[in-house]
Amino acid sequence: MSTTATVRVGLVMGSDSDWPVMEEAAKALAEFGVGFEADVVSAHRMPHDMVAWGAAAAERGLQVVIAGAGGAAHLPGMLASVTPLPVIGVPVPLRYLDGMDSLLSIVQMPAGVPVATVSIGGARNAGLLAVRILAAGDPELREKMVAFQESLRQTAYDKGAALRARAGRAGVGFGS
Ligand SMILES: Nc1c(C(=O)O)ncn1[C@@H]1O[C@H](COP(=O)(O)O)[C@@H](O)[C@H]1O
Repeated sequence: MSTTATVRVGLVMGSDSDWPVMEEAAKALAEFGVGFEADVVSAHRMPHDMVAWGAAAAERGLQVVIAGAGGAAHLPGMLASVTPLPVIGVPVPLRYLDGMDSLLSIVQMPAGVPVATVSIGGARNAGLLAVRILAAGDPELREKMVAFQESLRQTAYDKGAALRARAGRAGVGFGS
């Protein structure tokens, strides 16, 4: 998965062990042709580099940050405190506590420092949310998002048709 588009999204995570989860955000961005960079940035293990990365992100041309981390996941909140960019936090589930630790570390931000937190392991939605944020000021990207939403609707129609057939009972039936 590579992209030659202008880099607009910074996709960072506390460790390379988060990549199997975070890759879904990368895939969603690539689907929409949104350029991104991916890297390991850790608030706990490289605090000064983390602050430097966050402080420079907007000036480097990034427009949205997606930050994923597991366990005591302070990365998204700390990045949000040093950048004016929108930050989307992804709670990464680890072996213990099922990601609840990460979710609660990310979601309960103090007033004034927002992080848009997606579900545990919800990296695909983080990618899609980043696309929506960018699409608000980008008509071409917005058209792609509308087409994507239309495909979701068609998928739901198809599921309904399959279910009605399996159940052997006609329902109301939506769509074509
Ligand atoms: N939560 C954080 C932060 C941070 O928030 O700064 N840095 C690393 N980590 C997390 O530690 C977990 C284990 O990392 P390792 O697999 O490298 O031991 C990862 O899920 C990472 O996101």
